[in-house]
Amino acid sequence: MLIEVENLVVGYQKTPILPAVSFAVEEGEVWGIIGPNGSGKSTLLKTLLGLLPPISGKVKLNANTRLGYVAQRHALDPAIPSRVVDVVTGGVELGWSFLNPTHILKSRERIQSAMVDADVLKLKDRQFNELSEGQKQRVLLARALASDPQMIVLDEPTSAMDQTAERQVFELLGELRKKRGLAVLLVSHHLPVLGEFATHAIYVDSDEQVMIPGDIETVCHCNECVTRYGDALHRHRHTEECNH
Ligand SMILES: Nc1ncnc2c1ncn2[C@@H]1O[C@H](COP(=O)(O)OP(=O)(O)OP(=O)(O)O)[C@@H](O)[C@H]1O
Repeated sequence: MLIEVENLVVGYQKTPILPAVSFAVEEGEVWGIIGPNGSGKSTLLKTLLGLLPPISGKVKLNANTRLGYVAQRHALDPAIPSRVVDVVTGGVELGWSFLNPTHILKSRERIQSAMVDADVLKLKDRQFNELSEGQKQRVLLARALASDPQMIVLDEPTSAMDQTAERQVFELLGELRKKRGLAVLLVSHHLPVLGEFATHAIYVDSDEQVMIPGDIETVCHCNECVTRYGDALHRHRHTEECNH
């Protein structure tokens, strides 16, 4: 178990916005948080990451769990010109820790392997702000991978992307899951693609006051989700089958 959530209630200034939720994320699982705009997806994510205090309940992290976080892209100040390599390393000059050469070597190896795995090595000297949305997302993924996490948390990684770029991001996450045994937790608005790649989901809707966690089939077929999105998962799978 990487993260265990027990009767967690999220909200602001002591006021809950959603009912309590309990779930646990295991190694190699892909969890999608889905729901309408303003329903509480980012609030749940921030609470899981410890950026917001829970109103009540618990978020238990395994003591050895290393988390990587990819914030929404607009969280990066576009006015700051940065090379890709500086975004990945956080602009940290590795030379400062010259007293510990093993540490430098390991950091360099980790950064190199993160850039290879996220397929951004060839972009390393480009300006971050000049990249496409898909390329930017891969760079931010490399930055999160540089800390060698067991679980990666992404807030709307595919917003502002067309369907092809979105699919590529999900495929890359799928490869990382296989190669690194990485667990993934992400916010997404696109149920069909999520349904194809995720193993689990949490349906969040503050208007209806529901928070439904479970395996992807169960969540996508719950009444609340079908009422909101229709049977998008089933329709998508049917189309895929017809195309093959
Ligand atoms: N700092 C804050 N203080 C008080 N309320 C907030 C704060 N941030 C967000 N909210 C409110 O909490 C609710 C959930 O917002 P949240 O950003 O979690 O939704 P979301 O599902 O991530 O939305 P979107 O899909 O549009 O990104 C909204 O009603 C929002 O106005």
